[in-house]
Amino acid sequence: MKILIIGGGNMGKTYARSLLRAHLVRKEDLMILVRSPAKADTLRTEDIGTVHLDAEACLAAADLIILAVKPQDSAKLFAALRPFTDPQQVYLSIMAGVTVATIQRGLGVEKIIRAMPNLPAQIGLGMTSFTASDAVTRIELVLVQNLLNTTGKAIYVNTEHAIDATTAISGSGPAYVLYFMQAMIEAASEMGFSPGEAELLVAQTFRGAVELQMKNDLTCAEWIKRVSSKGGTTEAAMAAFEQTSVFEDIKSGARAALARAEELGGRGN
Ligand SMILES: NC(=O)C1=CN([C@@H]2O[C@H](COP(=O)(O)OP(=O)(O)OC[C@H]3O[C@@H](n4cnc5c(N)ncnc54)[C@H](O)[C@@H]3O)[C@@H](O)[C@H]2O)C=CC1
Ligand SMILES: O=C(O)[C@@H]1CCC=N1
Repeated sequence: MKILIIGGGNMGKTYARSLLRAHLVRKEDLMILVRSPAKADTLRTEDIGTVHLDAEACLAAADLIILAVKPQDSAKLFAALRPFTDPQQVYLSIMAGVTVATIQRGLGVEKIIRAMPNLPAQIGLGMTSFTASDAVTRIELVLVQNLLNTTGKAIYVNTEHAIDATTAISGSGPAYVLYFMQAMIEAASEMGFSPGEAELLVAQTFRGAVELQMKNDLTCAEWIKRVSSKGGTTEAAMAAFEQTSVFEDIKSGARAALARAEELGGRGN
């Protein structure tokens, strides 16, 4: 099977590396289509497949095409690809917001899988949701699921709303977590730790809390109770959080991301 990745940015490169690492594709069967000659030169030095600058030279040879450009670049990309598409090809889009119907219309093909991964895919700890158009066969779906699994965990969802919601939770989510970490690192620095110490304290705390939560059945609220001694420091911190709207604010940030995903797909107000 020949795979073409379109877009050699963060996510395009992540997929190229993951697929090669997992031996799901041979280097000679992996192509990357990029826009700028400078990017093509850099990618060639990375040796992660054949690099192309022209759709005509590579699209027809591909069985599976991964669309990894920004949503804002999709319309132009569809127009450039459309003359060379083939209805037998499967297209896997990771573009935020852009719907299956829009991709079908833009490319004139029916077999579309829409997925929403996240950046930890780079280190095999990604979270992806995916859904597919009716034209995608079971075998094709399993094949793509295997491919997504090389980047972490993947779940099939039934609706495109779930893909947009995934974008708002796990797609953009790493940024929310890092924002929280940034605030704690700043607090640690203000309390006298060196930047390196502050980062270690905070990163190891996040890792420990996440591992605890994932390896046990307790809810977040139950774990918070276990950290909180009666009349102690955690209670003081939690009481201070409760005086603010930080909990609701995090939820409203996620809702803003969902609204933006819908807007990018042309469904916003
Ligand atoms: N960065 C993230 O954490 C995540 C991104 N995504 C989605 O993945 C997609 C790509 O995101 P990133 O890799 O972060 O963006 P990026 O900006 O790093 O990479 C996109 C690349 O596509 C190239 N490009 C644009 N038009 C092109 C064309 N016509 N032909 C070939 N190349 C073209 C750009 O030059 C750029 O190098 C976006 O649609 C985004 O919504 C999804 C989940 C997570
Ligand atoms: O910010 C974005 O639009 C993309 C989608 C999810 C993460 N990055």
